[in-house]
Amino acid sequence: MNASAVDTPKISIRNLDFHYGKSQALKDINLDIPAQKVTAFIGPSGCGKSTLLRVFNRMYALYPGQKATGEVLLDGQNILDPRQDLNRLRARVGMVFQKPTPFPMSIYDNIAFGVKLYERLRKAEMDERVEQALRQAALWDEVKDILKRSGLSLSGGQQQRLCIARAIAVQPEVILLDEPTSALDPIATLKIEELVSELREKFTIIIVTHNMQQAARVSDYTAFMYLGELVEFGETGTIFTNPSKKQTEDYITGRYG
Ligand SMILES: Nc1ncnc2c1ncn2[C@@H]1O[C@H](COP(=O)(O)OP(=O)(O)OP(=O)(O)O)[C@@H](O)[C@H]1O
Repeated sequence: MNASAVDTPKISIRNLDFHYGKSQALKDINLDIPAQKVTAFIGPSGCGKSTLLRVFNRMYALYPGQKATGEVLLDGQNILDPRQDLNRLRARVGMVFQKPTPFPMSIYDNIAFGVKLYERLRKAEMDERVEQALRQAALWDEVKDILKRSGLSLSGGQQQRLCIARAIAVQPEVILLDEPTSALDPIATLKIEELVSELREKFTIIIVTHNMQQAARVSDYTAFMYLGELVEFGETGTIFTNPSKKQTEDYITGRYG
């Protein structure tokens, strides 16, 4: 399967190059990311997975000297266009980081804070939005009686689900997960993986992971990257059982990385 053979791409990447100053981190990436599926980016350390993920909400724009060229089409519209409104983009494309990063405020306010940046809701509507986000993030039952308690008082796994709830509450179309379980124990990891599988019904999900079993468990499609290039992209089952490139095979069988 080639990179453009998926149904209904949510994001289409065309001839994407990325530079940190003079150093090129992504080289001519072409890829279609399907809507309402989970796509995993795998590859050895430094191959450009996080760089690629951070292009999708133009996170890099915060740093001078970092530059993406080419096209990244979100529903057909090029988000690399300098006229792209970054607030609007970040409402459409949410992100969850490696380490849980709750704000130092109550569980309720952690969720309401982001929503208030984009919408004016009445109290009852906000209550409903907070509950809905916490339910979707499989956290509601654990926190419904302690909504006023600090987000920082939760366990690491709960904090990460709070961060996912915070991302969901803004009602994005795409959720970016950058190694979301690498700081968590196996049970908390499993919960996040189950959650990711459920969330694909509503959102397009892109996950960077070092853990190949995780990619195999949670994703529908997998992209294998090496030294800034996209080596192979396809259905996860195919990539893990019958990859077409030797480099992919060497990586998934643990010969390097
Ligand atoms: N802020 C930066 N300034 C300069 N170079 C950077 C910066 N961030 C990343 N790089 C370089 O860009 C390349 C890709 O890095 P990136 O973090 O995207 O890789 P990765 O595949 O996500 O790695 P890891 O799995 O270790 O997180 C690497 O060579 C890295 O050294």
